[in-house]
Amino acid sequence: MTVLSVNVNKIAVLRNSRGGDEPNVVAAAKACLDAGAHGITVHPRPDARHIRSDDVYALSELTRERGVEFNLEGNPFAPARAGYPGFLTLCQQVRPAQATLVPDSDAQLTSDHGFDFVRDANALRPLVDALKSIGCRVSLFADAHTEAGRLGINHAAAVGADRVELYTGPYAEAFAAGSGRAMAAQFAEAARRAGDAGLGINAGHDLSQANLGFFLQQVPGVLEVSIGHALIGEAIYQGIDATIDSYLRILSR
Ligand SMILES: CC(=O)[C@@H](O)[C@H](O)COP(=O)(O)O
Ligand SMILES: NCC(=O)COP(=O)(O)O
Repeated sequence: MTVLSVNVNKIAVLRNSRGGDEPNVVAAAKACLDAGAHGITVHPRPDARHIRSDDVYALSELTRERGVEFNLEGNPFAPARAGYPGFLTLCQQVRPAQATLVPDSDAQLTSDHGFDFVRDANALRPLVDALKSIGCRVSLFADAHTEAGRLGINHAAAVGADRVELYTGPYAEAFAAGSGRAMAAQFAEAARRAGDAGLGINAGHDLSQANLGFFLQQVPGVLEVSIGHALIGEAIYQGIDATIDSYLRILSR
């Protein structure tokens, strides 16, 4: 069955909007795990717009105590700055079960593309080695909606990654516009390439209760989905327990 890792970035967005400690990120993560989520994801941004390093340390403790996967996402090329020690250092400090490398910048509203593996292969290789040497599974954010992205997946295997995370933003957009089937076929091809190259397959970005089931039906073999934005929004209407339960039902179909 596909594993559900809940991304709690959005809890930190709310918390930071008032400067206090509510809603509490660790309490929210506990609620997600109590409801049956399999793991927790965060994507601390160097500008600390939501998750901060102290959240990463606290969530690392929680997930270790609970024996569940902690998936830490970030750009390994972004320089350290006050309050953000850099992605590799953060991983060395907390040793997450999975490190997901994402090529984003401060200027981006959110993650919106995967790596250019041909261009970035030499820079990625030592980082992947360093992360694996501290026991992290390494996943690389990858485009499936472009031919270059799909062809580049073989290079992700060549730099030593364990998995790719297929960037599902374009799928979510196509699904909403009624053209999900054609787009999902491109993701299925990317997944097949990843599988042939010996890579495990994760998926994430803008997945929701509306579009997840069809995605998993069309793209076999997805090991993990990380979902935050839609899930936290849905929980406002449905409550966290019912929302997680709905996702678990979709995953077990
Ligand atoms: C890699 C990815 O798709 C997620 O981490 C997503 O980018 C969430 O990040 P934000 O919550 O900062 O939008
Ligand atoms: N890796 C994707 C993720 O963690 C969550 O993305 P989103 O559901 O917030 O778009």
